[in-house]
Amino acid sequence: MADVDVDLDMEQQKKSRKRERDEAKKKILKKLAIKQEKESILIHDEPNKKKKLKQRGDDEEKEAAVTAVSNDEEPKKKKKKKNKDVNIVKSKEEEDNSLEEEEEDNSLEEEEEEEEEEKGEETSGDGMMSSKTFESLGLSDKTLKSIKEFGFKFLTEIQAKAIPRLMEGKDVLGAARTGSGKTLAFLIPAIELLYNVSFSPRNGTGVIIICPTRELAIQSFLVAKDLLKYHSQTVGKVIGGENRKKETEILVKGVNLLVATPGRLLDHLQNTNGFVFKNLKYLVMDEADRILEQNFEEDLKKIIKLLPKTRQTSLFSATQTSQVEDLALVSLKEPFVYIDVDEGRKEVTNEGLEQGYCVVPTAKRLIFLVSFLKRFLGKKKIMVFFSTCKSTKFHAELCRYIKIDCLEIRRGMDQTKRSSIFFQFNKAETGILLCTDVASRGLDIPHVDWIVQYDPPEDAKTYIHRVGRTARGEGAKGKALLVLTPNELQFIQHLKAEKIPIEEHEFEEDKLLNVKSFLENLINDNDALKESAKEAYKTYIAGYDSQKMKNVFDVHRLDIKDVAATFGFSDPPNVALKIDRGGYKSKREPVNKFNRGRGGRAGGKKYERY
Ligand SMILES: Nc1ncnc2c1ncn2[C@@H]1O[C@H](COP(=O)(O)OP(=O)(O)OP(=O)(O)O)[C@@H](O)[C@H]1O
Repeated sequence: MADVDVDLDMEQQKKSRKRERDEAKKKILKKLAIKQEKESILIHDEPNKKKKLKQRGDDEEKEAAVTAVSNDEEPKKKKKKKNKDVNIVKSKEEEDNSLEEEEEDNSLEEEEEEEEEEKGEETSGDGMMSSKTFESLGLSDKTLKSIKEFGFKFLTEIQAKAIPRLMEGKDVLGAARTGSGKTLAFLIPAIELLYNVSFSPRNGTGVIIICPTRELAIQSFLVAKDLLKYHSQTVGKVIGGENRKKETEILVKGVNLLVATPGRLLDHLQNTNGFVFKNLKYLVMDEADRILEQNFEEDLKKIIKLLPKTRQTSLFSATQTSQVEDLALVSLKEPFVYIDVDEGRKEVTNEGLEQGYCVVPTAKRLIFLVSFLKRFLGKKKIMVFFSTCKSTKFHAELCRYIKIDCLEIRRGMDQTKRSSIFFQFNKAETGILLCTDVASRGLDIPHVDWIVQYDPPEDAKTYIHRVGRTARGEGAKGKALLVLTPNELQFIQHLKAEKIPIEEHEFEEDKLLNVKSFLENLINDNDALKESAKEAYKTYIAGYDSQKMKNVFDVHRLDIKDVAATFGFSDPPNVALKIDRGGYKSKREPVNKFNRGRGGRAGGKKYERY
């Protein structure tokens, strides 16, 4: 699989990535330390930790006072898991893994363990739950009653650490893995705050929650609504794609807790007369890194400028970026609390998640997908991720032609339809949802069995959010399958470097359905489907060209004929391909597989992926 050069290359990359990570971490802690409060390390009343923290030098204590708080449990020894029931792919024997890879992993782990010891801190355990009960928080009876109806008794770690601090009025920057209960961590203090100051509709909006996607906003709105069931305070949402006039009417009547997407919120802040936000007490930015990624940075700056300064603010996400740290510095007031419950964990994904990848030759990808979906149709609940809207649309159309019942969520769909599909899939026991990354963040869809990444994510962070749609909450289980072509295999090293445990499944060609000619004929004989396939093919390549990790996803290494085959064409269709010719070129693989004559420059414009 790998020659010596490549191994060395990977080792160097791994080391340099680790160095970068460490440096970034140090930078963040240093930056944050300027604005920190000393006692925030002792969020957890736990004798051992206090003792250990005491042992640290005074200087270090000052420096690292915003250090993440860790879980109570000792780190558990990880058992290697095997993925068993992929059927058309099977687990490879452990011996198949190269010795060098294992040695690399071990040395990385050892390095990390040493670092943890040096820091003199306990590392987090892998458990998501704390031993703290909701009753112990001193919440209002009304809120407690709702929580009881949810069936929750104990707080998750992020809730146990964030809620008390938020209820004290502190600003919080919170990081915790996907599905760990961040929504209640920011909503409970929000509701208690509104209740404690007896907010009423005539006071206008006291809390604003900003979410990056419409579906996530709807979901958070529904959780807030349930939590407010026994309260008199009002809740509402303003999200792109919905009826602006109706939203205005509700805002004017007085929405105490408002959930919003950034663009629509800014619109209302600037243009809606009678929208009272001068009494705002608390602003939450959920999935903060995603909000920034989606070119909402400008909107966010304007929103923050328009909102009252004397408010509480919190930022939450499963993954943090330096942009989020910068946003924290401008939007959180000093001193603020930095909580990272997963600091020190050996893995960044959830325990109940079995993760595998399968190396599938480009030309066989479509048949692999069809075979996989046919196998689990009507038996499992599956989300399949694609890189572009057009590709999602084409595959959904194709699936319906071949009696693979499926739903789709992507941009470019009417919002009412998008919402109804989201709810339909939410309620379904089994089913297939084809989607873009618009569905990768925050969505809490019950009992998803499989996350299939048919098109690779752009980085490890996106990978984490995608797989985070399954195995959510304490004890939950789920499976994730990443489909890679042989040229993309290096991506696995990036995932492993980010503490993502993933095992190879063997690609079993003999288990594929014999549908190649059938699919080709179907697509070529149906004008609408053929047109859709062409668009999908074109945007897949343009999307590939806009990938950030050019050394892994190199458009110039794609074999155009094979790519065409995976969209059902025996020969590449005659479409103009917009490819940046100046990209990274592999030393090992022949390039110039494209008919460059038909191509055009991407002009440096980032391709809109979903
Ligand atoms: N204290 C609790 N006890 C049991 N289940 C909980 C608790 N808090 C939240 N949950 C459940 O855990 C699931 C995940 O919660 P939530 O959606 O808030 O996760 P998240 O951390 O925001 O995830 P993501 O990063 O993907 O947005 C939900 O189904 C939620 O109802």
